[in-house]
Amino acid sequence: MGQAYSGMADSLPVKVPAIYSRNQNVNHNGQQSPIAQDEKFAYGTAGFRNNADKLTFIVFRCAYLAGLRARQQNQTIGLMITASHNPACDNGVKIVDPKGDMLAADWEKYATELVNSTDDQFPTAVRALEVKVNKTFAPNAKVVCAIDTRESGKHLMNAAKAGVAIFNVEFENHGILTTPQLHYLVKCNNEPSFGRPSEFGYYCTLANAFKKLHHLTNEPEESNYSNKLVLDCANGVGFPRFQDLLQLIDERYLNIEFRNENGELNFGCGADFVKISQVLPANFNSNDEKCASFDGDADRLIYFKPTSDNKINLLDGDKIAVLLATYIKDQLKNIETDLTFGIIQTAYANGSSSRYIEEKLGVIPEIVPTGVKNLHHAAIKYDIGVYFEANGHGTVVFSEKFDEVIRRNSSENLSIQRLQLISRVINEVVGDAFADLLAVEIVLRHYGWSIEDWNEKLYKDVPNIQIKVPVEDRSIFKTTWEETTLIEPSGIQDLINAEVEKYSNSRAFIRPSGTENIVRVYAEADTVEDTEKLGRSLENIVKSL
Ligand SMILES: CC(=O)N[C@H]1[C@@H](OP(=O)(O)O)O[C@H](CO)[C@@H](O)[C@@H]1O
Ligand SMILES: [Mg+2]
Repeated sequence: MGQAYSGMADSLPVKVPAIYSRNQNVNHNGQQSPIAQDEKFAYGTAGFRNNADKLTFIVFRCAYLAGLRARQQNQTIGLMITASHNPACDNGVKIVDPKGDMLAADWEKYATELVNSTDDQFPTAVRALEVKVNKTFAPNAKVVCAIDTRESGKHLMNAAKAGVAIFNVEFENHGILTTPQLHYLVKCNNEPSFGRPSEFGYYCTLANAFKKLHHLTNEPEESNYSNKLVLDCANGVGFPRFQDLLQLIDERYLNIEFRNENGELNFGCGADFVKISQVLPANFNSNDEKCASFDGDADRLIYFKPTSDNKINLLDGDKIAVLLATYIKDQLKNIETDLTFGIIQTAYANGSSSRYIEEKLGVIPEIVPTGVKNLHHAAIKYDIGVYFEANGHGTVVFSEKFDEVIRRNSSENLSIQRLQLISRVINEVVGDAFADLLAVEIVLRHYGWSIEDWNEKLYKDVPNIQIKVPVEDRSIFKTTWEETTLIEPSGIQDLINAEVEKYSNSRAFIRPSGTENIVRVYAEADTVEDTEKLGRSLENIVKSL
């Protein structure tokens, strides 16, 4: 039971320790890093992200809000301190809602308002929110918090603890975890039937389902599958925590060679680096066979096969989505059901993948705006909803009806049993690099595929490029809902269209990032040269502004 404060909220003064004020904002090195009272921050695609020096007061205020949310819901709320694939000097904070999903949109607004208030306004802003949403009796209110491996993490964990303490909501420090592990803990705390709410419970669920499904998988006689994998950990939390998981899955099942274990986080390595630069990460070479990368907080996974001269064949989130969807659809063929099946992508999905999904899998992919919450919300409309961002973040979600028809079915039918188990290997709460890796390995073994087979047998990516263009103010860029057309600054879209028309089978768009102070350029065309030219011409359009 939590010890949530249960009296009238406004009977307590809102006390902010000076080190957590904008005025002082003491950083992890014990130095003051004052924030101008009028400097603005926004709750972006994945919460607040910035240089770690700026985050102390933000985490404190966000943690207070997480406590309030916990009280309003009378449930456990999560607070994850990470800046994922961003540089080691950055950090970030996001709030996780009771089902383990992203914070509700109206609360994102509260978060932005609270963080943007001045030191003088903060106590009043807190009061106003309290009056609006506080529940006076919330015995189950709790905030669970975790950090990634960044140097600033421990200090920010202390700021979080202090923020949650404003109204004495119960606080649990879970130390260094991956982002998906924290999401999973939140869900299990609120729905104990879903799983044990502990780090060990998470490992057991994944490992047990993986091993059982391994036994129910018949590797074809002429198999090219190998259980050897070279794993780029981005020098992040993926290394220690995946090792913990592998304590329960021995080398007969998976033979992992770890690379990039303890160096500078995300520097020249990691899923984001490999996806965007499309070259080998640090410490890999062309003799390596099947390779994969996690990002800094291990919620993204991509695979790659070194070719020559530092280059790679990339198997990104789209390839993972199609692989998992193919497996699930093949199992469904052996069962009579009317379960609905959907695949969700964003504008960054490779055009070939969307065509393949439509033509070969017979599913029209749904395209939604960037950001996991958009994909997740679209996916839960289906009984089986596969969603992946091209960058390797994604999962599969399953409905109540799936529970009824598949999970609670005691049939001996092998396909039903496989679906039961794959749905447990996959972390349906949120995209999870560990769970996705286990699922991919099971499916590759099922089809007897090497990484080359996987790359060649489904579809071939059209050449594509992503360019990050630093800008002073990304808020001047406004797009349509599906993000492929620029509405502002006016006139720019016409310039983009004129460039796209110069190349055959091309597609390109410009969109402001929600996590970095950059504008992203994306381009596809028939050849690598044309793709590069098209991408650079859009980059120049942005630079000329
Ligand atoms: C093109 C791209 O990869 N964008 C990423 C990136 O968002 P941006 O808003 O594009 O910066 O970070 C998000 C959070 O990790 C992730 O959900 C998203 O897919
Ligand atoms: Mg991440």
